[in-house]
Amino acid sequence: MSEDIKDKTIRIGTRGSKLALWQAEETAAKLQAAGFKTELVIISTKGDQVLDKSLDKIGSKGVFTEELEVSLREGQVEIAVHSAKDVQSSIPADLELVAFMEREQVNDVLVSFDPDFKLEPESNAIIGTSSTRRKALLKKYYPNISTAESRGNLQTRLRKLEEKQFDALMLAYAGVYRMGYDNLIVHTFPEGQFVPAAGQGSVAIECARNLEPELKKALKQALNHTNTHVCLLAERAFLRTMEGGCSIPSFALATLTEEGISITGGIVSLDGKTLLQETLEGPTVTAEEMGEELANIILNQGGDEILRSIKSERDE
Ligand SMILES: NCc1[nH]cc(CCC(=O)O)c1CC(=O)O
Repeated sequence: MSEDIKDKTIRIGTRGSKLALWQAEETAAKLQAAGFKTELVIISTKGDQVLDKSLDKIGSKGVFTEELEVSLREGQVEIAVHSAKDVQSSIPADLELVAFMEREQVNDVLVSFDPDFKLEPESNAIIGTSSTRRKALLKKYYPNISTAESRGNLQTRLRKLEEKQFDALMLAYAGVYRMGYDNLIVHTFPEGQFVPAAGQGSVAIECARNLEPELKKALKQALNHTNTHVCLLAERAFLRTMEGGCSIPSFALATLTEEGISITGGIVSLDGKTLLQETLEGPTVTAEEMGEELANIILNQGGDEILRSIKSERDE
């Protein structure tokens, strides 16, 4: 790496939530280890500001990313750090995802302040979640459970849990673990049944497409995790082909196998009654094609119907 690039301070755009800051600091540490100076620039997004509406009502695109993308365009920051799950499936043409950082364990979990909380098949507990995917999968596998909205950052949600607005809170293990709340985990959902949202557990790094090529290359080298990257390419291709957005109960998880890559994905109707889920395996070089193919299989099996009915319900 040439000296002038190393001398440059990388300004890192991030949301201000504790999890976002953890992710940004992890990014900064990796960049510093590679010889860069770094600076965090905290930027608030619509998803942080509007807390009285569920995400699918705010609008599906870029709720947690838009303001960060503006700051990339305006040159206030060199990179923006996002939870990969929050990044829309197609990003604007003047921006690009330059790296995906090493993925954490992907499962959804339940956290509770009651260490004896048990999720029985007939459980009629109230579970806090605002995710359409989690709500629909809970309906499918735990029909007696009810759910309650729990928007806000992790700390806000834990306060609602403490106030007993629900019996347990359903979250991504990655965020719970990274915040140091894993001692509250009372249930881990198997990832084959509660398949995570595309990108869950990984951190995506975005930059302007016209950033100096040498700098881009150095950023990729310092931050990208190759195995995570190939899995995320498959999952994001699935998401793009489904044209889902974050408010659609679709899911996709790719993992590397001895021979190549395996991707499981699908969609579940909001009432939990129809679940479409398939798995494809193939060589890693076809990761994106496999994601697309899987989405087309799901759409043809009736996924298009599920999408249409969700969209028409929302537009009413
Ligand atoms: N939309 C919120 C969001 N975006 C990323 C995570 C968790 C951390 C991750 O998946 O990397 C969460 C919270 C949650 O789902 O519990």
